[in-house]
Amino acid sequence: MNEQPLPDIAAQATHHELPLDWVGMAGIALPIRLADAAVTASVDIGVSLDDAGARGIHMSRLYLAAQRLVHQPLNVPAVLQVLDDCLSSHQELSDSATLTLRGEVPLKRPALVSPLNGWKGYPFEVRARQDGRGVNIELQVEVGYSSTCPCSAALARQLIQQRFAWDFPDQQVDYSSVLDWLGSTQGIVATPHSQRSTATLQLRLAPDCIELPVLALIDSAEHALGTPVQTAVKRADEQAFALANGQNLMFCEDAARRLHRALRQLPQASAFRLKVVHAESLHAHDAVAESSWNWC
Ligand SMILES: Nc1nc2c(ncn2[C@@H]2O[C@H](COP(=O)(O)OP(=O)(O)OP(=O)(O)O)[C@@H](O)[C@H]2O)c(=O)[nH]1
Repeated sequence: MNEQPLPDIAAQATHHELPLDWVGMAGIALPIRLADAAVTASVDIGVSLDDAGARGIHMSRLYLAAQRLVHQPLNVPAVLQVLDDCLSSHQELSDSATLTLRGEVPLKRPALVSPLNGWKGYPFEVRARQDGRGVNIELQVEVGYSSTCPCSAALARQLIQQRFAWDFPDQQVDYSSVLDWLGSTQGIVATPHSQRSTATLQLRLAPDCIELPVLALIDSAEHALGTPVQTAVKRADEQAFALANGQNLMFCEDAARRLHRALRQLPQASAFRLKVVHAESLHAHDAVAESSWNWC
């Protein structure tokens, strides 16, 4: 090790006095635990530089503060501790600290009918900030689902009716002939378009929250939509999925309203905003809807 004192440039005064909104590090790789799963999160951590004359902050202190989270369950007390470390290690320099973790949490999900299950990755982001006004923590998750267009379904039904009238011109129709016809390709002459869709749900946590409600948020969203994308699928599961889609025809507006109602029931939320994106197979562009409650 070098025996000489090391130059400390950050401790010098700057010739360009100016406070800075945010200084820190972005993209630190950190193994954490979230919703009982091991996750490698990408972490941004920083503070404001309110001392206009100070040259720099102490990056290493922020890095060490984030290390507290390694292999630990990510919850509100852990996040608060890191923010507190950031501020207490930057007294005189900084009035606010922020911590952001993003990654993908793998959750085991059962098949609809068969006894199978599989893993689904849910992108998440946790954003926390502490400043003179207090603490704000937000949890964001992305949920993938299928949406079948209700208008397209109605148009397809009309074509099926027309085909029926064509194939059975007599008013008196034979039951077994109709049954056979319903099981043939003529019986389903048109199909509605459906698309893989994404809901991005952003919750501001209520002040009494201890745990990050990752599972509660995802479960409530998937239940409200009724058509979450599946993992392991046998034909029985695929048939159940077809039924779920048929029973949950959705414009993007319908999906946004369903999710809004579901999120209003979550006691862990003091505010939220949400966005749904239907990657239309009808168009080369997306159908998008947004909603919020108590968000400012
Ligand atoms: N402030 C700042 N530091 C940087 C930057 N890029 C690299 N660093 C380095 O980050 C390292 C850690 O900084 P400090 O936390 O101040 O390190 P230290 O002085 O050994 O630690 P303390 O004694 O706790 O202050 C230093 O070697 C800096 O040169 C930058 O853009 N800004």
